[in-house]
Amino acid sequence: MPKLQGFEFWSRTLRGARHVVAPMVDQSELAWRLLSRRHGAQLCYTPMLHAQVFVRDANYRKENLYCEVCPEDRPLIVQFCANDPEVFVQAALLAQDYCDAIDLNLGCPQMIAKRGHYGAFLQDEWDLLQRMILLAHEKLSVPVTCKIRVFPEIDKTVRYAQMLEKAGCQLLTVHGRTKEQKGPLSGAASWEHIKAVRKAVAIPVFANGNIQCLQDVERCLRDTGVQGVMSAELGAARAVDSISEAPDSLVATSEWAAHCPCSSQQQHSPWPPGPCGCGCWPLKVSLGSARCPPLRPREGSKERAGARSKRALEEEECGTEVLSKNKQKKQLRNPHKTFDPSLKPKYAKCDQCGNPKGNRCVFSLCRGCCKKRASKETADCPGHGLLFKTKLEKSLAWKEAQPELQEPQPAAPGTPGGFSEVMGSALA
Ligand SMILES: Cc1cc2nc3c(=O)[nH]c(=O)nc-3n(C[C@H](O)[C@H](O)[C@H](O)COP(=O)(O)O)c2cc1C
Repeated sequence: MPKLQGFEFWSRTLRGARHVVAPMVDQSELAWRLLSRRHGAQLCYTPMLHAQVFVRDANYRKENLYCEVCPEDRPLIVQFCANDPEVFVQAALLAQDYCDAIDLNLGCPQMIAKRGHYGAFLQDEWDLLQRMILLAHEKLSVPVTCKIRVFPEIDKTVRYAQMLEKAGCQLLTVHGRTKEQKGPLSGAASWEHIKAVRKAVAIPVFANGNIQCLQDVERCLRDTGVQGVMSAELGAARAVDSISEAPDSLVATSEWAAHCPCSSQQQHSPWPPGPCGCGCWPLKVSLGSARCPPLRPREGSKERAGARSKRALEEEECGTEVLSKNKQKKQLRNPHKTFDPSLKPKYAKCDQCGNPKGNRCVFSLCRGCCKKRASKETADCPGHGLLFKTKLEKSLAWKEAQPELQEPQPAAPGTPGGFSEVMGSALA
């Protein structure tokens, strides 16, 4: 069957989905998607997967996709971050049989995306993006879609969207915030930008941003003219609300919780961490917690104390104090921990590569460089526990002590056991 494109793809493969659950790292896994579908989601995205790791690591593929699908979880779009056309397409080829489309993440504004050079940090690399989408459009059996952020200028955003469409993108999700609008600077999403893109392209568009309640969904559809509305937090808030409203949801939520790693539950959990420290839902549900607050405070309200999501922590990276996600997590566990570089022990550097050198290395190198050198020169470095010279000497001494291992003296031609005699008897 030929690959469906644009509106046909949206209306037939995606069944005209209007209510869409956003891709969310650590959150939109299978269990969450199933729960969301029970609450009216018509299309879901996987969390963003890393294309390069997906290609390289069979376990990553298994854990994040191959063992994370089921027939009820369709239509489904798998999202990748990538910055290389070949790698993106290789990853997509490995994923395409498990989903209905492949999405390229061009919207992630986080520090980690800046470091990895993906997401919204590819926003200005139109030539690269064109090549990625063109190749994917040509090679994949499923459509390729993109999730973008806007530029401050509406006309540039429109040209950006048109460029992606021309390259072969079959559906565009527009998050109406710029790359800089994140964390405390998040602000409102611009539906004006989304509306302008909607008017300017001939492929379906989903709007994303500023959706805080069901009425917002209808308003957004009406004001922007988009085909669907994608939300990260509305879905979460609806599922959370439903716990106290319908016993059926409670069962569904418990099912989800039973299948969901604690880390993911904690991300969705509106409660601060409990005595177990993980804030997981079964605990809270069984404790009969009361109604839940919305997940993200509305604009202008104060940040909820306590359960700060991993994402919120990462978003803070754009502040002045730039700590990695792991360091922030360590600091949460131990508020007294300091990451002041001046207090860090100073390590002397390897003469060759600049990594910390072994304190007792005879060559003043790190272990890797020391191993190469000691092996090449058949030398010892007791500091690194490398004994090439000693081992060679031992093995020579042992060989000398074994007469049967001595090299046989070549037999004189014609003498019994000589080459010609052995070959002659073997051929006979
Ligand atoms: C916890 C979390 C994880 C996210 N992970 C992703 C992701 O993997 N890929 C992506 O494109 N966007 C990701 N986003 C962004 C959302 O998809 C969405 O664009 C953003 O939250 C704005 O939608 P909202 O206003 O409904 O929250 C994430 C958002 C949150 C809150």
